[in-house]
Amino acid sequence: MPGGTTGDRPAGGRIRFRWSGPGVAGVVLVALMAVLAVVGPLVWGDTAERIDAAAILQGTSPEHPLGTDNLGRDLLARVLVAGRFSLALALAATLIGAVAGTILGTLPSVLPRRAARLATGTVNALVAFPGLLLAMFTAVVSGLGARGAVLGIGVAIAPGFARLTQTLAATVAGADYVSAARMLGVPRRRILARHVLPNIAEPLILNLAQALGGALLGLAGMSFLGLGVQPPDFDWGRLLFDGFPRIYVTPEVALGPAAAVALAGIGFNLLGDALARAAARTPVPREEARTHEKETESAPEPGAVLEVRDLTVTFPGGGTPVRELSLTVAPGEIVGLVGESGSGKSLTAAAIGGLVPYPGTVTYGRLHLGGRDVATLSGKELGTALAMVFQDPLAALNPALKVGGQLAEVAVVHQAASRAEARRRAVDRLGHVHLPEPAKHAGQHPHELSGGMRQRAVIAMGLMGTPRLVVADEPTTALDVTVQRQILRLLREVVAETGTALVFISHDIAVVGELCDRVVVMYAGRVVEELPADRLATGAAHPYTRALIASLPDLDTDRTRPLAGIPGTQPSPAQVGPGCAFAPRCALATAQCTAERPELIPHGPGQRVACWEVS
Ligand SMILES: Nc1ncnc2c1ncn2[C@@H]1O[C@H](COP(=O)(O)OP(=O)(O)OP(=O)(O)O)[C@@H](O)[C@H]1O
Repeated sequence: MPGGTTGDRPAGGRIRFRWSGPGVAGVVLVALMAVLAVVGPLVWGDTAERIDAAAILQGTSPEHPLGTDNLGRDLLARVLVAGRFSLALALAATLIGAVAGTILGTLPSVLPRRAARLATGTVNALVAFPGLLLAMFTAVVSGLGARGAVLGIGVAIAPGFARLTQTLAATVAGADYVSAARMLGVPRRRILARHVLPNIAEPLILNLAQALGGALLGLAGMSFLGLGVQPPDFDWGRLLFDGFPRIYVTPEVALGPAAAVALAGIGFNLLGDALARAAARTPVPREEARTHEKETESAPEPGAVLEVRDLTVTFPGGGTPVRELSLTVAPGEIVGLVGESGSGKSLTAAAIGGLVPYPGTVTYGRLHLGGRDVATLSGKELGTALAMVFQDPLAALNPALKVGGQLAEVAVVHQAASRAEARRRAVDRLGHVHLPEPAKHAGQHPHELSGGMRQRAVIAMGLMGTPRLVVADEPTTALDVTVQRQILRLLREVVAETGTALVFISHDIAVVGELCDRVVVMYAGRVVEELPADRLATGAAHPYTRALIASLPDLDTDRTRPLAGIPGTQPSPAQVGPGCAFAPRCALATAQCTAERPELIPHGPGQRVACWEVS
């Protein structure tokens, strides 16, 4: 992606650094500092210590580019040698600060309530206290010298880490899995060790790089004030301290150590910043999502509402959950996308709507909505042409806003309607989806509506525009059976009345068979069969489709026995092999099935199957 962010987080949780200008500069500077720390004393150690009575307090000369000190020692060599000591001290101070801060920050999570409050108050007070004063106070109390300075800077860094730990721990503490552990009576210390710390370790570690830059500057400051490293030892701060009185006569003697401190500080900060951005979990906005078009040879399908060719979704480190998927939907058609959990149905829907979360990569040969490439549609055009209905209507509605207001917003934003007109339209749409007393419910918040009413409201929201396509991803899964039926009826009605096309995603092949005109069966990210819905019962050809149908209970099913399932499990996106992904679970599989993937080929009217055993 050109420009953009500096890193991304693949699904596996491993941070992947993405190269960008500041990130590269940070890496280069830090690498240079590391090399300097290793080789500096070995290469220039002797020169840095060589006393030359004939060259005392000199300025720049060909032999001494940064001049000499009061014993005639070469200052360039001393700056290069001081790198190791300066970085080692900064590392020690950072580790002290990080460990002390993390312990302090986790105390509120493990201590009883009163002690926890005291710990929180202490952290707040320390954060408010000026860091340099804290460092100087600690350094003076613990004795002048490198040890005191390191301790002082460590103490100054600790409150920042404590605050970060506290905030991160509080965020994780609100997670469902922590609540579940609490409900199960897991002791606090164990919750902290098992659930909280592992989930906050990464940002804390990332913060180390920036803290290291700060420590380096802090230690240089301490030495510069005479509170840090004492002769005969020297770090960059000490060299700055020694050179400062000569700054008006021979400024180069102070410039060398100052430049070294500045470059190292900038390097660590840039690196820390790049790493922190790499770890950020923010999904990419549509225009930033890494979407690439592949060349496609086939001509566009005339009149199709949706035309998808070779759609592939990949997550770095997480495999390819959608593979070369092709799908065409005609106006007014209801197409069911069916498959087991994890087969890639939702990601297909997300890719159509440009909603694949970062750092997913979407590639396609063609992705046309209403004959236009979705990449060329503005957000407003896409929002008007496509409506998405998700499984959890409560999550799709803002709990802080009234239902009518949310619907009206669509008309205000997309259709430039006046507030009054938008509201009138919202009530009208709510009535259209058979929400009883639409005017009353428009004035209510989502939590005041039942699950079925909320899903109607979400569908009504989609109908505020004039969508050419509605993508409904498991819209009835969270609802009880009676309400499910009502919503299915409503969707059918919406399609019949508005002429919109519908892609209906479900794991329930019975529902899909009942509602849809055409069924597309997905397995491990690929379409394995596509057929008219009325041929499902008698004409399904792929062993997976047949197994899905066979696993459905009917009136003759013996309800005292477990439901017939499909033995084995679907492979994860990263485990899919070269052959047919269903082969390990298929009773008909041959050696060819494991070795080679069958293409999707025509099999009867309106039907295509990807199976070696079907001909
Ligand atoms: N953000 C993500 N990062 C990495 N992998 C993901 C991400 N979202 C989904 N996946 C993986 O992609 C695969 C397909 O997921 P998807 O949600 O599309 O399946 P699905 O068929 O809709 O299943 P379900 O019916 O459970 O929603 C799964 O293996 C899932 O783990």
